Amino acid sequence: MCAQTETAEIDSDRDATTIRLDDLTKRYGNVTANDAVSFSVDAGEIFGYLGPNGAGKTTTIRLLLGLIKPTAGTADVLGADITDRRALTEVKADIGYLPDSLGFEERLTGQQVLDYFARMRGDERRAELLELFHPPLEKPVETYSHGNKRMLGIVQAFMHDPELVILDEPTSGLDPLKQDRLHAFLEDERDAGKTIFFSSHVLSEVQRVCDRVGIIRDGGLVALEDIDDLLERGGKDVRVHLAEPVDEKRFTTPAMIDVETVDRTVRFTYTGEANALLGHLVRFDVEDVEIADPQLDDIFKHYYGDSTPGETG
Ligand SMILES: Nc1ncnc2c1ncn2[C@@H]1O[C@H](COP(=O)(O)OP(=O)(O)OP(=O)(O)O)[C@@H](O)[C@H]1O
Repeated sequence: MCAQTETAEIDSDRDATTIRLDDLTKRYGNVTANDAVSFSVDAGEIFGYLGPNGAGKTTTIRLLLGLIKPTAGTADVLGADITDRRALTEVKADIGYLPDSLGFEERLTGQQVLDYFARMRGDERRAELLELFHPPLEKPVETYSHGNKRMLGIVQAFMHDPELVILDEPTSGLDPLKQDRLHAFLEDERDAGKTIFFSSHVLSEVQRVCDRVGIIRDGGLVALEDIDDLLERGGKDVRVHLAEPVDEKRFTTPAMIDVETVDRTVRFTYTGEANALLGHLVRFDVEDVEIADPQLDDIFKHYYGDSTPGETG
């Protein structure tokens, strides 16, 4: 390979990576909120950062924005080292941020809050965003519902048309219709080339909108995968309805996990070959079989054990 091609490849790799974390670590006393976390987020993807309460998601986000300092490790965002204040300030015009709690001066009206951010960074997309997410602009923010605060925050995060948007639990407090609207909007932004990093403890939304997912637990990254691979590796969700009750031990093979039997129905996650499953089932008096893609919730159980999201931490 000639030197020129090599340089071009390095440049395109740099362009393709919007966020890169390298052993990023943050300790608070004896709590390790982020423990040597490493991954990268590519330009033009929706990256889901998934984990239960207290897992360390907000800590990572605050580190990436330079709001807190790492104890060890490094990261860069849009090419700026997060510990280089000047470099980070330069790229901030290209970053939108929805914090977990908004920190707006609550006596100001929504309009005044947006005017404040507009003076700092611009607001060329304000009108378009207000058509989609309409917080009550004339009222003081202190009178807003949680959902309306979220809507105002979303308008604020996107209105200067940034290249990268970092959203901390953006759908918390939004009703299902508004969640759907946000998800559709995020997909449109991604299709227009924007990079979206969002944290969530809601598996179904990550499954629905993300291209890749990083799963964090107790400060450590436990999985980093394409959503499709994660679903594939999670096996198939199978329900077998039998003519007669069956001895679960006789029915179960090593490729079946999380087996549950209720009356004449056996439900399990199947991780083996389809032919082997069909060969096995013909030995039983089967009335019906349902085979579906697994829900991320089920896959999540494999990473988190028995605790469901929100119960750990
Ligand atoms: N300023 C702080 N001082 C001490 N401990 C902190 C501080 N901030 C976070 N922690 C601890 O670090 C760990 C990770 O917290 P973090 O807020 O990053 O988790 P999270 O995944 O964002 O949780 P949630 O979904 O509840 O917002 C928790 O144990 C938390 O108590």
